[in-house]
Amino acid sequence: MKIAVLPGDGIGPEIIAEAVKVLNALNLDLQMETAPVGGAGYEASGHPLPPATLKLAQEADAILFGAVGDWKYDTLDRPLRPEQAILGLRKALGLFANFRPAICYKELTHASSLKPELVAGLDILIIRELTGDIYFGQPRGRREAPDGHFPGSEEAFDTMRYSRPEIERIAHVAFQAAQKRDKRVTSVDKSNVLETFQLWKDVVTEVAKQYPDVALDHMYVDNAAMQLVKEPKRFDVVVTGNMFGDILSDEASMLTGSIGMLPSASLNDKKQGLYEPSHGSAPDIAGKGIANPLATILSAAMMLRFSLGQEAAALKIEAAVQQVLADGLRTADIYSEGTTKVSTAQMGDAVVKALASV
Ligand SMILES: NC(=O)C1=CN([C@@H]2O[C@H](COP(=O)(O)OP(=O)(O)OC[C@H]3O[C@@H](n4cnc5c(N)ncnc54)[C@H](O)[C@@H]3O)[C@@H](O)[C@H]2O)C=CC1
Ligand SMILES: CC(C)CC(=O)C(=O)O
Ligand SMILES: [Mg+2]
Repeated sequence: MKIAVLPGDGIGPEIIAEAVKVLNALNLDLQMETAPVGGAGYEASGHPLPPATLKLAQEADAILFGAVGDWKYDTLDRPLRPEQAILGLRKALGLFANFRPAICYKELTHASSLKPELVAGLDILIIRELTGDIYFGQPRGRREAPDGHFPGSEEAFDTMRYSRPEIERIAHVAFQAAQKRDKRVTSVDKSNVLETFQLWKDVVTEVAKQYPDVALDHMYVDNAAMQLVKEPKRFDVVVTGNMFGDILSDEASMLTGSIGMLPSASLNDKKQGLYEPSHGSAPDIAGKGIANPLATILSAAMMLRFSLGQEAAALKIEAAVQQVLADGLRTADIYSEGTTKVSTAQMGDAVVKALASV
């Protein structure tokens, strides 16, 4: 089993080191090879996604990814910015289905941004379409405005677009995931305003007919953002587009205690996957040894489950994470009075230790 390990920038190398530590402790036959990506790729070879890194990723069974980006690259032309590396990998590998489970561990109900009773037992699965929408739509650019409110002035534009097959395949992913859960899908759109999301709603409604055992409802994204903090347990599977899913999953992370708790899996139709925390490179805390590595460790568990056929090992990691939380260990982002504050590395060590007892 070959894993491409791409730590990236900011806290990326710190959290990946802990996930690798946990994977090594499982004594599986894992071949891990590390390569630079993002700002680190740019520094090493002048490009955020060096050809050798892309090749390694393409040839691997799975990719374990940290995070990319740093404010210092904001002045670079867009194709050279670190974030293009993760967008490029998603596109090149066809990783269209992004799973972001927002689970509130019972030990963290008091760390949540919401009242404990609103999040106790919370288990939402956000399924975000990952290779379409306004993040990838062409044309895009800057130009002298030909029309609009200020003709002749400089304007910038991006294109939101989805094709029927793109919506169909992510809808199937969502309905099939719901069949294994509470059999409810909420499709989040903005069909009252956007043509793109009118098509989205039409297609999801059509696909739903093939899944009569799953209940479908539709919700506008603005209402969904509100309902997530009002009554989050009303959701089971949420399926939505790339940009709405990006924003709603960051929001949902705070229901679980921290963005440092939200793992993700990005899959293509061959079950090859890229596994990364849902957060970014957190330059504000990089190098301080305080980042929460649990989202990355839980992403490694998802990798074992989805791409490497190692369900027992995945369950073991998840149980070990639960154990360290039950033992009261907390990184700064989830710390509360009466618990023990630990560093990034101490948290990784604790998960490794817990593996022996779960
Ligand atoms: N997949 C990726 O590689 C992503 C990259 N980015 C990039 O990351 C850089 C920073 O972006 P931000 O908007 O600040 O988002 P961010 O997710 O990196 O950080 C947002 C806030 O959450 C905190 N945070 C994030 N991860 C944490 C962890 N594991 N433990 C504790 N606290 C954590 C940060 O300290 C910060 O206060 C940018 O360059 C952005 O483009 C952003 C999102 C995803
Ligand atoms: C470069 C961004 C699109 C990454 C991001 O924010 C995400 O995938 O959550
Ligand atoms: Mg994001």
